Amino acid sequence: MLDSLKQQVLKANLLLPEYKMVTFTWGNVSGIDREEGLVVIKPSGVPYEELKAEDLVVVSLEGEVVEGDLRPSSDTATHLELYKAFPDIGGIVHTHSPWATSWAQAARPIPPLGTTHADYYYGEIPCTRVLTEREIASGYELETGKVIIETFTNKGLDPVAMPGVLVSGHAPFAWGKDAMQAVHNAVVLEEVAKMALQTYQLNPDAEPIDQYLLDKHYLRKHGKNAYYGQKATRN
Ligand SMILES: O=C(CO)[C@@H](O)[C@H](O)COP(=O)(O)O
Repeated sequence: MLDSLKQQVLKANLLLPEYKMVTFTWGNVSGIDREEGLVVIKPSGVPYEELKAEDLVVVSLEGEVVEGDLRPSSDTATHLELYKAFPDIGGIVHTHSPWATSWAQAARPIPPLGTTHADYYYGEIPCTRVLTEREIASGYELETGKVIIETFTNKGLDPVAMPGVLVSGHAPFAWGKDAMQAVHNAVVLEEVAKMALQTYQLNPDAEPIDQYLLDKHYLRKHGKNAYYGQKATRN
């Protein structure tokens, strides 16, 4: 079942240790087949070096395990909430990449301080509010998905133009049109988190780039007039 999606999700999961986005079994990647309404996700607690396509778990959007002998990622409920709320995304990644996780633990959004950021994230990368004790008790992973959606709704953010978020006190989630683009966006999130922190070390008064430069860089890679590279593609 969903063999091609499983191969893509496996490949995307294996990129996390390759790009040093996770340690041990931290993090997870999933992909969705929108026609089938089924999600393929990493199994919980399986070391990446042992991970095989047949270990991946297929779940419905209601969280039912449709195929797989192993338990799905402990973050599955978060992934499913985001797939239900953000219809244009096809892959989601969660990491504990150290620089982005530091911003999440500090409960600070990442301002667009440079063009590297602007190439992928159209504005400040948001950080959610802290979950309440009651929310944590009622279902941490489900409520994590809900607080991400609440953040995007309150800020009027488009998840296609803003393919990532910092979960306060926890770590980042990123997404894209598929699992591979989700990992690409997660790697960029980690890079811009590192650059932003180092920028502030060099100049505590550093300011976000101007809107016209943000537009220039974001729109050169995204949207109908994108022109970057050999084949301009939509986000
Ligand atoms: O955020 C967390 C734990 O806080 C996750 O990243 C886990 O570290 C990975 O969980 P599994 O996907 O292996 O269940």
